Amino acid sequence: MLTCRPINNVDSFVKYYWSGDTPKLLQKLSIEAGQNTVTIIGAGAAGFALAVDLKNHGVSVLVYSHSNHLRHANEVISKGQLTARGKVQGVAIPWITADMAEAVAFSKIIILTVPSTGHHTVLHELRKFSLHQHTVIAVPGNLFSLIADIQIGCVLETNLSPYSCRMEGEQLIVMGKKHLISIAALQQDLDPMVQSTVQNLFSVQLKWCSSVIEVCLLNVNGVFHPLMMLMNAGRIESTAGNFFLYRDGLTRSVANAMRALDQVRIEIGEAFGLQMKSALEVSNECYGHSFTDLVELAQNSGPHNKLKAPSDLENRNISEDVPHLLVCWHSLAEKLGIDASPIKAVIILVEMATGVNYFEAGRDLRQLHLDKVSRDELIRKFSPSQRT
Ligand SMILES: NC(=O)C1=CN([C@@H]2O[C@H](COP(=O)(O)OP(=O)(O)OC[C@H]3O[C@@H](n4cnc5c(N)ncnc54)[C@H](O)[C@@H]3O)[C@@H](O)[C@H]2O)C=CC1
Ligand SMILES: O=C(CO)COP(=O)(O)O
Repeated sequence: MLTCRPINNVDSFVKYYWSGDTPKLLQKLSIEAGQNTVTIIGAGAAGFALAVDLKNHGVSVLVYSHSNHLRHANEVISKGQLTARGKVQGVAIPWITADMAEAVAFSKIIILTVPSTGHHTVLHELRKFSLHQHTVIAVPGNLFSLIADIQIGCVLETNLSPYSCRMEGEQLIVMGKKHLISIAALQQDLDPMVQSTVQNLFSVQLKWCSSVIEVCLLNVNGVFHPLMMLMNAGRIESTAGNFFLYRDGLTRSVANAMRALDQVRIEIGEAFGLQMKSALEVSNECYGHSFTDLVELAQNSGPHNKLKAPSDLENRNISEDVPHLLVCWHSLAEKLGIDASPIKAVIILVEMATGVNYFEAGRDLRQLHLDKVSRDELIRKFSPSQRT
C-alpha cells in the first residue's frame, strides 16, 4: 500500500513512501527486481531521466538523494509520481531513498548523477560501506575516478549525461537524448563482459575510450558553458536569465572565444596521442547532428536552442565546469608545456566576476593525485599507445 507525502530531513524516504519497515521493504524490492537492478545516486533531472529510461527497459531502479539536496526528490514524492515528457516519456513511481545503506544494498551497479561538486559528499557517505563488488559509473565523471579515494570494484566515467533535461516541479522535460556518449574505466584490463553489461544498461551507444583523461577532455560543456556565461553575464543578471542561452547568447564573438579555448583542449589530447575532434564535432557526434559552425548549432540544435539562461552566475555552468573541467585542463596543459592562456583567462575572469578562486578549489593535478608524476610518466600513464 503506497503512502505518499512530502518529507523533510528524514533518514529514509522508502520506509515512508511504502508502508512496512525498511529491511522488509528492501527484501521485497530485491526479490521483485531480481538481478536487473540499478541504484542511481543523484535525484535531479539527469538521474530521473535515467531512472525512467531504465524502467522503460525493464530495469528496477532505486534513486538516492542526499538529505541536504532533497528539492527534486521531495517534489516527486509530494506528487506521488514522476512524469517524463519529450525524448523520454513515461509516468513512473520511482523508489527513492535518502539512506545510503539502502542504496548500496539495492544493486551492485551504482550510477552517479550528482554534479561533480557533490562527489566528495557522496564519497563521504559511500566510504562507510564495502564496495569491492560494486561497479560505480559517474555520469559525467569529470575525473571522479582519480579523486575517489575508496576501494570500489570497478569505476567508470562518462563525458556527458545521455539526456539534455530539466525538472519543472515533478515534471521531467527531456529536450534531447544523445546517440552516443564516451566512457572509460579507471582500470586498463576491463573485462569485456563488464563492458557489455554496462552497454546493455544504457539506451545510448557507449564509445569506449582509452582512459578517463580522454573522457574528461570530451566533456565539451567546459568549452560551451563558462564562456557563454561570462560573455553574457550582464544580460543574465539584468534579465534574471530571461533569454535563450545558446540561441541568443552564442553569437559570433562568443564562438570565436570558444574556438580559442577549444584549441587548447585539442592540443592537450594530442599530447597524449589522441585523435581529437573539435567541440562542435563532439557535439555533432553525440546528437547525430551535422552542424558546420557553433553559431549554427546554437540557432538550430533542438536540445540547445530553447534552453533558458540560468537566473544568475551561481550555476553549475560555472561552479562545476570551471573547477572540474577548466582547472583540470589548465593544469594538464601546464604539465605538458602547452600554452593554456585562453583557459587561464576564463578562470581568472570568472574569479574576478564571482570572487571564487577556482584555481585553488579546482581539480588540479594535486587534487587528482598526479602532482608527483613527471610529464613523461603522465603521458605514458594515459596515452593509448604507451599505457603502463
Ligand atoms: N541536465 C542536463 O541536461 C545535463 C546534465 N549534465 C550533468 O549531469 C549531472 C547532473 O545534472 P542534473 O541532474 O541536471 O543536476 P542537478 O543540479 O539537478 O543535481 C542532481 C542531484 O544531485 C544531488 N546533488 C546536487 N548537489 C549535491 C551535493 N553537493 N551533494 C550531494 N548530492 C548533490 C541532488 O539530489 C540533485 O537533485 C551534472 O554533472 C551535469 O553537469 C550534463 C549534460 C546535460
Ligand atoms: O548542459 C546542457 C545545456 O547547457 C546540455 O548539455 P548537453 O548537450 O550535454 O545535453
